[in-house]
Amino acid sequence: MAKKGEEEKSKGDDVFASCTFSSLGLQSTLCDELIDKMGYEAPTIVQAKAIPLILSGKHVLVNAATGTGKTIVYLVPLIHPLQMYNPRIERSHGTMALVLVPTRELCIQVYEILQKLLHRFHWIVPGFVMGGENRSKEKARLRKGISILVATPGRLLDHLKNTSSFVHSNLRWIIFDEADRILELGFGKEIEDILDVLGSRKNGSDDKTDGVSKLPKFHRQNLLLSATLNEKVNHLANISLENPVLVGLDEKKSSGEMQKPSHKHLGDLISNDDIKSEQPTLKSGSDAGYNLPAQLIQTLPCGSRLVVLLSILKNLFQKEPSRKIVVFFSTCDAVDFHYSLLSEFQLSSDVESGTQQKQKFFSGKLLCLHGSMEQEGRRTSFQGFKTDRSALLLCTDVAARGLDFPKVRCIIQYDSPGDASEYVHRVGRTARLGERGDALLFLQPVEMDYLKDLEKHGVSLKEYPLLKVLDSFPITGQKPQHVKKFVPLELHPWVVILQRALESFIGAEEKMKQMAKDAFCSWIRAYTAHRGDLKRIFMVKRLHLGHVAKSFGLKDQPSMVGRAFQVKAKKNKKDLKHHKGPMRKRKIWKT
Ligand SMILES: Nc1ncnc2c1ncn2[C@@H]1O[C@H](COP(=O)(O)OP(=O)(O)OP(=O)(O)O)[C@@H](O)[C@H]1O
Repeated sequence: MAKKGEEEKSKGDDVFASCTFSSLGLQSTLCDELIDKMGYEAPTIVQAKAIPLILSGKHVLVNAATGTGKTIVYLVPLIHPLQMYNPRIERSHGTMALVLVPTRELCIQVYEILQKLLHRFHWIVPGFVMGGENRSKEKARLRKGISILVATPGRLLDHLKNTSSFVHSNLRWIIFDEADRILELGFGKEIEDILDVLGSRKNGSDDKTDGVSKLPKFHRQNLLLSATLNEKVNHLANISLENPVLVGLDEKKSSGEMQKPSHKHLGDLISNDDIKSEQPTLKSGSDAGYNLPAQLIQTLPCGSRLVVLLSILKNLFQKEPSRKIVVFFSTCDAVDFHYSLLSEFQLSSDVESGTQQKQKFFSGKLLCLHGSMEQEGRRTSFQGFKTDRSALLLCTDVAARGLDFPKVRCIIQYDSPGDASEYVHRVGRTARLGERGDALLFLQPVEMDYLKDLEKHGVSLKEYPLLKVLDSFPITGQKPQHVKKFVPLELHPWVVILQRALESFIGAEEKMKQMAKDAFCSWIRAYTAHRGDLKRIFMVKRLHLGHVAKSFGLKDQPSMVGRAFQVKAKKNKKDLKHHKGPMRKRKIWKT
């Protein structure tokens, strides 16, 4: 067995390059900033490969695993030339670099990293514009001048059209972070409009003058980054990148050799300008180029899902109170319901007789994050989960991309993700930069074909030891007898008792019951909205709706809940009819 020191070393070998930041051609103050302010000792492998290429002025497409430091890959090569301009750049030059990101949280995260990196370069001003923020305040900041602007596409387009004082004539870089997600969220039209206004790969300036001071000659340079690529990114790459170079991991699938980042011209990799061959891949075990979480699966009948989720969460926090866990749900309603349930549900320590005083079932810190929350709540949850040492975050896919929460130990995918790339990004919230982490996927027996889909992308999962967890709960104040393995899960005494307690708790509270019904309805809608090949796997008609209702703690027959669903669906249709103005083509449920 490898000793601890050796393990650490090999972990480092997988992630970090054996060179220094200064050897990449970066200016010494910037290197000091990375080492002293950020606490980075050496570049990661992808940073070592990509930074020199970006510094050379090439258009680059970066495709590297989650948590490998891609944010630094694109921010540092912007700051390096900007801080060297002589005379210094001024706010009146307007925006010189634009970073486009898919979500508000990622926007704030990138802005905060920029603030740190620019600590010693106070004349380079970072800023952000994004949905949910005050437009007038943003206008005022743009009027003063923001040198490096981080933005979500919709709000950026709004300012490009309506904020005349927004100077972008000196724009030298456009960066698309999580490019595939920006497009998946339905921002394709906005991106095309943005590129129309800014010029897709316009070749910069010849002796730019802005009336204040001369800027040196520059060429437009665009960068595209993601851990996963798809054919939509191909289109974006074609319209925004010029002779791009791909920096990514070598695909050595057959040999199982260690993956190392390589760089190639897109043409070397892809025939007919097509990047479809770069399917998202996720390698597990020792042949992975980067450390990945241990990947586990729990197969279980739908009706027991809720009990099992709650039991696993309680068991994990009991075993190690100081830990961070993220649970992914498919809809905002599901997050709200489970958040309220976990916040309020109480259980007697003698669950069978219910004679003992009731205690909160989950006593740890609980947070939620989804796209229908007020901006302030979103910000508080996001920042809270970043800084807390121990917490449980319930969220939708709004937290799946790019967010860098330190020390997350476990990812639970309670509702399955869409395609394999979403799986990759969700599990990528743990095991970042060589840290340890586990990922657990819940599947129903009728959904097992999803595993085949994941296997095609190199993902294989091991069964989670659930029975041990269920056996660990005391039922009559003592540990239960070991339950014989052939007892079906739904008949396990702990499962029966906890399900009953949940149903009576939810049934007794009108508000809770309504939340459960709403969550049930939107869950069904999300289930029917799976796309492409996944439609064959996730089929509502193969589900037992009574069992689905049970997984929301509802005793009602599905027809009753179904009626409520129909009334709500009708209301939604009516609301949509009355909605005036352009509607973006989006997923029918909001994340
Ligand atoms: N050279 C480095 N040394 C040590 N830590 C680093 C280095 N570069 C980046 N990091 C840290 O690694 C973590 C992951 O970085 P980052 O969020 O940029 O990854 P990513 O590749 O963009 O991930 P994702 O694909 O999930 O967005 C961050 O906490 C960051 O501070």
